[in-house]
Amino acid sequence: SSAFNEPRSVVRKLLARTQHEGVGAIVRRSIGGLELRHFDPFLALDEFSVTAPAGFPDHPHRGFETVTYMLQGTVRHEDFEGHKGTIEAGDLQWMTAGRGIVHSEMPAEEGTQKGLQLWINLSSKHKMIEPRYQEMPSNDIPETSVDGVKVRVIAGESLGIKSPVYTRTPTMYLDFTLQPDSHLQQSIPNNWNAFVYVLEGKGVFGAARSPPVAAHHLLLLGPSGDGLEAWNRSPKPLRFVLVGGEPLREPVAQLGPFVMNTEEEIDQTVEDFANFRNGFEKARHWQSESAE
Ligand SMILES: Nc1ccc(F)c(C(=O)c2c[nH]c3ncc(Cl)cc23)c1F
Ligand SMILES: [Fe+3]
Repeated sequence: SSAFNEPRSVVRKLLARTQHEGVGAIVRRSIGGLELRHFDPFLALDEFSVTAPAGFPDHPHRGFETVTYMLQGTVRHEDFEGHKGTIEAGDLQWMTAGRGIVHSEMPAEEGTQKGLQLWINLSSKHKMIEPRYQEMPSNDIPETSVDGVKVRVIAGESLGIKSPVYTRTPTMYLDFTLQPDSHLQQSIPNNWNAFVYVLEGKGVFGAARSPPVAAHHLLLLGPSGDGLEAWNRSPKPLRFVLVGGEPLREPVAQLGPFVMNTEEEIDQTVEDFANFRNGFEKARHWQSESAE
């Protein structure tokens, strides 16, 4: 592993505020909201909370990937190809929408389902690839603990373990839990954009004397330095995700769940979806069971 001399600094802190999404669902949208439209290659980070009968009924995606990581409860997903299943607490669904997916994502049990959904942009050369899924049950997600620091490696590598997830847009996605009085140094590839999103507890990030940061806050890390340095100086566990990705440096043209490079490609996408073409063929006669 590379030497860790200088931590990246925290250049911006955002509180993710709640907003409505889907039908009756609540999301705390940090990236993708009005304050931070994009953070290349990331298009959105939603901390979602949904209780039946609310949910995310039939909707399309084109041109990017959705990474759903369940924190509590279960979401049932099904798509227009007949691919269906459940994502339980701790499970991961890495969906490469590519040229087109139409699916629904609905609560699968009583109570409140919570999780994170990260949207990762695809490069222009990959926007129209065949859709594909990489799905991992919680037990298959590599996990290890060292000196009070536990990591679950969703993508990339940390503390000597690696995830098998293939990241078409090079990405790291690490779920850390720091016990009180523990300390972390995690390297981040040079020139990758990286952020922290705090889930539970309070943590100190970047400089040792920084004020603690609480849950639902997004911290953008600066470009220079070797990686993230974090401390838990509180009496309770600190849980956060560290996400990093190689910037695509391409123009972004977005209309909700359609993300291309030009307005013309967005117009074409709207046409394709309306006329069931170029990857949306199966949407013509499909409705999810939840819609019936
Ligand atoms: N209408 C509309 C339009 C576009 C969408 F992407 C969605 C949507 O599905 C979600 C947006 N955030 C999310 N977080 C978690 C989950 Cl499981 C789903 C979503 C949606 F519902
Ligand atoms: Fe979706």
